[in-house]
Amino acid sequence: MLFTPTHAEQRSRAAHDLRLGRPVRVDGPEGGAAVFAAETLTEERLTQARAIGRPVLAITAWRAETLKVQVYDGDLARLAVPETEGLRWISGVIDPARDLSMPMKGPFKAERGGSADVSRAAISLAKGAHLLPAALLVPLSEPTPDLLSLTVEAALDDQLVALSPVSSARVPLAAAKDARLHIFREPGGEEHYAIEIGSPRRDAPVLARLHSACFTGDLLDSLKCDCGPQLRAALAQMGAEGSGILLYLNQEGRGIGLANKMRAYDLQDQGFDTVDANHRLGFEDDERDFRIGAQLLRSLGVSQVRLMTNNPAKIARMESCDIAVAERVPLRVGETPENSGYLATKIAKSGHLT
Ligand SMILES: Nc1nc2c(ncn2[C@@H]2O[C@H](COP(=O)(O)OP(=O)(O)OP(=O)(O)O)[C@@H](O)[C@H]2O)c(=O)[nH]1
Ligand SMILES: [Zn+2]
Repeated sequence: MLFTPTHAEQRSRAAHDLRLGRPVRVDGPEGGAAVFAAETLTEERLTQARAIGRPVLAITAWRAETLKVQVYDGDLARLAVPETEGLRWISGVIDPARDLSMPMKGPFKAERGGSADVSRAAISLAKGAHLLPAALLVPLSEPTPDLLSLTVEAALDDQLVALSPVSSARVPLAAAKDARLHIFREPGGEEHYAIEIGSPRRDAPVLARLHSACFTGDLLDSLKCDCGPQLRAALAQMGAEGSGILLYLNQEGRGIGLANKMRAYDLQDQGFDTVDANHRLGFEDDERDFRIGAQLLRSLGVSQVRLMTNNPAKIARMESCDIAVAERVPLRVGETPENSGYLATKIAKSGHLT
């Protein structure tokens, strides 16, 4: 067929529709469903959904654990939306903002039996749209020419899309006058940046840093995390050594997006740590894909690095993507009274190196 979209293109288009509040169609071996991101659902669309069939709300096992919902489907749970309930009920289930003020939400009864594949695909699409990881599904039997349609397989395909170099120019920095900024584009997705200091030799390990975007830390100098000082210290060390590559990966909030990160911060103000806050929202503690970093390094001709990090997951991922980590260069800077709990949690729960 002419112009058949790839799986990645379908996922990217689905993310746009879900953010618009539009449903997409997901088909699995046991049939198809209209899938709505629960976060962008409106009363009007819920009414339309109910006219087609019985809606089910799919949430992750992490969110289910907070709500004391029995999990029969491994990593997710499916809840029938009671006929007497509407958007307010849905928002109470998916959004932990009111967990403490509305503790008596349940009891909830999870569906069991049948395949949960379409629900799994739906949650994955909602995550890809940087929305809360929850979806409303209504079974479809009729053809739906107005809906973007994809298979479970396409929705769950996690093959990395090839990033293409777009443009590159000299940008003198305070930390290093001899710096170039390279822009890479993930088709239909984020752009990621590489800051190349000096002219690192490719036949020796390159001083490198995989930095994940942190609007609050990098730009606002937030005291809640160590990102800003880490960014500046990494560039300063590269400047002092005369060469290095800092990848600035647009994976805000460990991959959940800034809006969800602020939801997580709000939960942290209610006493939950950085890991538990992600879990209460329904996310893994880290949703980032470091394969992107390895791919960028490779396209810059780098195959061995001295990696500036305290995060063993970054090292493991480089190694599994054939980027040799010749040395781990610790990067411990910027501890404040406001972020000492956050840093301690990363050591205690996320295996961070001291
Ligand atoms: N979800 C969430 N993300 C956070 C929080 N605090 C900071 N972040 C994000 O965490 C990421 C920090 O990434 P990195 O600087 O790569 O830190 P790291 O994984 O600890 O690894 P190293 O710094 O290399 O040791 C950024 O994307 C921040 O936006 C938080 O409380 N919750
Ligand atoms: Zn940060």
